[in-house]
Amino acid sequence: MTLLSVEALGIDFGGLRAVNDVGFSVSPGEIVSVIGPNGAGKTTLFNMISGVYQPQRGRIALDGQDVTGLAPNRLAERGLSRTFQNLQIFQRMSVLENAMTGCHLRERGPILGDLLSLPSSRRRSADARARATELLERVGLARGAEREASSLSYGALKRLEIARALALEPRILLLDEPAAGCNAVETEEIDHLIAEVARSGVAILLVEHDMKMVMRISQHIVVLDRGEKIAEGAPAAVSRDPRVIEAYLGAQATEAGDALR
Ligand SMILES: Nc1ncnc2c1ncn2[C@@H]1O[C@H](COP(=O)(O)OP(=O)(O)OP(=O)(O)O)[C@@H](O)[C@H]1O
Repeated sequence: MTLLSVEALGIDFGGLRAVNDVGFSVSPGEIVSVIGPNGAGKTTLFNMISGVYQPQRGRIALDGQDVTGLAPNRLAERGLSRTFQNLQIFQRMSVLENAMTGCHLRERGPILGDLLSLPSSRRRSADARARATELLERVGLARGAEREASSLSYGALKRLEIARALALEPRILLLDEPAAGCNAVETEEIDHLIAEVARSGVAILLVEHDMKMVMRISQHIVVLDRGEKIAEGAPAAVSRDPRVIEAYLGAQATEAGDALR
């Protein structure tokens, strides 16, 4: 069963074919990673799928329904949410409040009701707090939820960002470099979290430079080079694929050595 289907997607920036004719699919509960050397088009592909960029070519479908070019909030309503490479956390707010912002996005009510503090909006707020607490438990941040977010370690902030994306109750979660800047322990915690989310039935689409992590947790890998898909398949097959090795060797010999060993 396919949840997300990407067909012949493409976009140019001036004369540059940043992404061209890229297609793949993701099933519920599956972890699919997009890899490729720097400038391969991974982030651009993500931005098209999550509605940040309008594709110039191709089609994106969620559950068989065409969602090409829909704005991020419309996609979120249909069950697609994402995190960003650069943290989008409100550092001066508490951990709990950060998680609650995700819940409020989902449970939008009339602003007037909130301003007048009507019983319905107070109830919504209590629901959001309970839901946010559950999410923090899930990502291992329930203890000290009243702390200011700025006091968290980098890895914990990354998990908080995932909690906030989960508040939208997505069916597919796009993670843009969730382990970037994390140490080995933090990366492993994020690893486990992603695997747990996938086990709950949420599809995961991942862009990540940490190849060890990608090889460990992905069921399927899509490889881009210079905007084109050059390979896809199971981790073991992809890491042996001569085109993939060459793409990495052409880009960065050391990265290739690390990545594909
Ligand atoms: N907004 C933009 N305007 C013009 N060119 C862009 C824009 N965004 C990306 N590009 C170009 O498109 C190509 C693909 O970039 P993209 O950031 O998608 O690659 P990437 O695989 O995510 O790279 P990295 O691993 O370094 O993050 C690059 O040549 C980049 O310079």
